[in-house]
Amino acid sequence: MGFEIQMPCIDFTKHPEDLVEGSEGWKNLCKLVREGGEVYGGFQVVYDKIPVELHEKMFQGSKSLFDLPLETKQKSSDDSKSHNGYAGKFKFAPLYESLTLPNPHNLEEVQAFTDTMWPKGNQSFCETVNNTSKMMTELEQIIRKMIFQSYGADTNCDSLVKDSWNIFRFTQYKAPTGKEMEVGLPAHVDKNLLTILYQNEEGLQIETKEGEWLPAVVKDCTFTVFVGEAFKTWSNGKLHAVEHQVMMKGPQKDRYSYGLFSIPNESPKERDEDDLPLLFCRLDHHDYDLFTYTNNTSALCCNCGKMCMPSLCYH
Ligand SMILES: O=C(O)CCC(=O)C(=O)O
Ligand SMILES: [Fe+2]
Repeated sequence: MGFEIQMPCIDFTKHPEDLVEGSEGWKNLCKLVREGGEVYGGFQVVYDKIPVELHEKMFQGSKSLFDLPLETKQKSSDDSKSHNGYAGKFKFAPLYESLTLPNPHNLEEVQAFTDTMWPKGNQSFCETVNNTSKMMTELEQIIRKMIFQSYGADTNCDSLVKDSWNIFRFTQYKAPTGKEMEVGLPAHVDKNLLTILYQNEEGLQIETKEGEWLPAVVKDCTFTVFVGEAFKTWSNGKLHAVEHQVMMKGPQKDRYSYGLFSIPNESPKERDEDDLPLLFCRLDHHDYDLFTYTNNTSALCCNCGKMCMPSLCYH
């Protein structure tokens, strides 16, 4: 892993056999991933199973998505479902807009989202998103498995991997017009298990435990991974839920990112064999919501004034 000036980066592509479960290479990666999760809570992974051309199509698709009229984008919000729809026009993040869809590996869900955005159809967008998210789900499951196994949780590993669902989020950050650095997305911690992001421009940073901000590099096949609060809870505080933010330098290109967020179906249970006292009470994941999962502005916390949940202030 490379440290200090940028986020740690773990290469999954050095030897193809490293991704064979149980191999020496796999065990070595398990250690690196666990260390990245415990020390930083955020790291990058080089993973080349998703072709660069597919990422290019995703960015083209993102651009045409955000170019749609605001009222069309707002149609993606469905009150009967959690974690979906349009978010943007926030006073505290004027450059930011996002669109979130649940269960992106499910073709019908992606088709419904696509049909709402493009009533005349956009089959290429629908297939591209569905395929990319399936492959990002595979990457998320590899990383999650590596962490579980590094804690010796092999036996219930499969059920832990299965006991979650995903959302997929497209985000656009408009380039600031002035030369000043501007906040794209204020510092926050994700609430879910793991976040896997891909981006076309720089700006994403994580905060180290020492309070230093480390940038994520933008490179082909390089994903950014964050540990969220649900995973920190599962690990009884061993994994670090990392604070991260997006800072936009102007005048530059608009920034696009897309990410897969895994969410536990139930409150994560700490490891049975762990004899440390529980540091966190069990969370009911459905009881709280991160601002980016919602399309309202109520996420400015009345306790700390920052972006977090008033009911679960973590600052
Ligand atoms: O756009 C990015 O790179 C970060 C997005 C993010 O942190 C989030 O949606 O929670
Ligand atoms: Fe985030």
